[in-house]
Amino acid sequence: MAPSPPTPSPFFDPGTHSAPNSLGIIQLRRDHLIPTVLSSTADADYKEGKVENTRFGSFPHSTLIKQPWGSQVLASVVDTGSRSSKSKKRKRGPTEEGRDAPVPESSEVRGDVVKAETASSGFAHLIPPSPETWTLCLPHRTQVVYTPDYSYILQRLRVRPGDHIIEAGAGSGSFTHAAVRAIFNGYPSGEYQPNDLNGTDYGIEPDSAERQKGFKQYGGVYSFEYHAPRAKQLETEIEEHGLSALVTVTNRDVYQDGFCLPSDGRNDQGPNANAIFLDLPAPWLALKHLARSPPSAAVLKSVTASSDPSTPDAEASVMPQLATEVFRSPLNPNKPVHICTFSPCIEQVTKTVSAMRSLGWLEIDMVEIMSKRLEVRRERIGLQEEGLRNANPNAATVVEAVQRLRDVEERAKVFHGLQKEKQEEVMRRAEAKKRGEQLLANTAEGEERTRAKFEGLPPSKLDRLERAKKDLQIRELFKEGRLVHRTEPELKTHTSYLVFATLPREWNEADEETARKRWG
Ligand SMILES: C[S@@+](CC[C@H](N)C(=O)[O-])C[C@H]1O[C@@H](n2cnc3c(N)ncnc32)[C@H](O)[C@@H]1O
Repeated sequence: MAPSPPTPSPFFDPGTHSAPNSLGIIQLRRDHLIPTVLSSTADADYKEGKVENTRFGSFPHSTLIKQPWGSQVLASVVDTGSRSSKSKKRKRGPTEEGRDAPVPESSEVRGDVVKAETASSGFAHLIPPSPETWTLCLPHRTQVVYTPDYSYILQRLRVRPGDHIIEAGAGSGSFTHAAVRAIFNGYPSGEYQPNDLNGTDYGIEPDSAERQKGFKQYGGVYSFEYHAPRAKQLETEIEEHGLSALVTVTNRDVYQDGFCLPSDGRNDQGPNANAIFLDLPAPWLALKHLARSPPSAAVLKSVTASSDPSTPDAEASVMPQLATEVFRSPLNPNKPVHICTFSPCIEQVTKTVSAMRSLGWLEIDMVEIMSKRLEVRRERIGLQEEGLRNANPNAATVVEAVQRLRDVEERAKVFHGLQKEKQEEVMRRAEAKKRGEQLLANTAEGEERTRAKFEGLPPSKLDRLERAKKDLQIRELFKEGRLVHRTEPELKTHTSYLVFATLPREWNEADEETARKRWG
């Protein structure tokens, strides 16, 4: 059993400020996030310690640590050219033997972190890790389940603190992080108890001896992944995120070997799951292992038959773990079990639904999630917006439009009059030249006359832009305009079909009798 962390995972309780050696997320844009474990120690590459170099500037970790979450952090001046490790390698000089000599160890390698100098531009926001932010920045090893899907799935599976959830395949761990937050009701070692969840005993039979003894079932996620490097990587991430006491990652082919875990002190009861999420290429092949009692030979034959030549027909009868004498169910015997399968095409859905029917699953239901993002913003329209960003500078009303037309016409009239005068003047001068007369240039007088003609007229475009810029200093743009919400122009299309079903708990004469006694 993995030891519980002394402090809760930042995914459950990130505290108010960022701390060294814990995960922080640098948000450059809404959809551009960079995860990093914050480090306060010296770094071989930079004098400022560990640095995140982004397209919006460089962010030494010393400027990110002990900041309130959500802070805007300004970029720093970091010499990424001469100080980076790559350039150091290039900076080797020849020795007497004619070979390259390494550059002497610099102060940062010896342990001094130099205070970073703020850059003239560039900033980012520092935000705490959460399943949602992790989904947006995790290292992709497979396609992942996104927030709109997993939030819907977890509520349809009725996952609550203290529940046990089976997940296969675990892939990049996007769903795993959302699931572990949903089941969290404290660490099994009892070191950290969320205040509002103390004493919950979900999953325990009413009137059971365990309940009377005040036994509390702690939540758990049981993740299965077939691909060994992916399983290993997920295990490492789970450890780094302080979640290993709650998530059991198993490298296994679940079609073949099912979901029961060896008894190792931690998993005495197997997963004892009451919720299941299957994100597998052929979920119907895993369903035979998710039964309360061993399926009959006929059922096994029907649920493992496959028309897809790339999917081997599992020889159910030769799977030893499905033999009646040794069969162990990974399901919680005292609760109904809710399942969701995630499939990209309808053919997979059909096979899954027919296997579910054969195996006694009820309330089978399919949902397709078509998520759309709503953009909420302030819409500023009007001539006062001319030259400003993120606004519509057209006339907001007919009165405004007519007034602008009048202004333009008035200025145009004067302008055309002046043009005519200028042309006449040019012609007059040309004729005078022909006659051999000498005319004196009179530019200053001409300019003065032009200025006088425009005096009192509506402002020119240049004047208007200058005035708009000046007004900007006193305007409160954030509360101006109409608050509008629109769907984003690009439509996010189909991700997958979700099949939901429920397997009721087994019920026998004794249960009926107990219920009659209890409820009358
Ligand atoms: C689409 S990915 C799952 C993504 C994951 N749900 C997430 O949110 O990050 C599907 C995973 O199923 C795994 N897989 C495929 N067949 C499997 C099997 N028989 N047993 C266990 N895992 C399997 C694949 O290796 C792959 O990593």
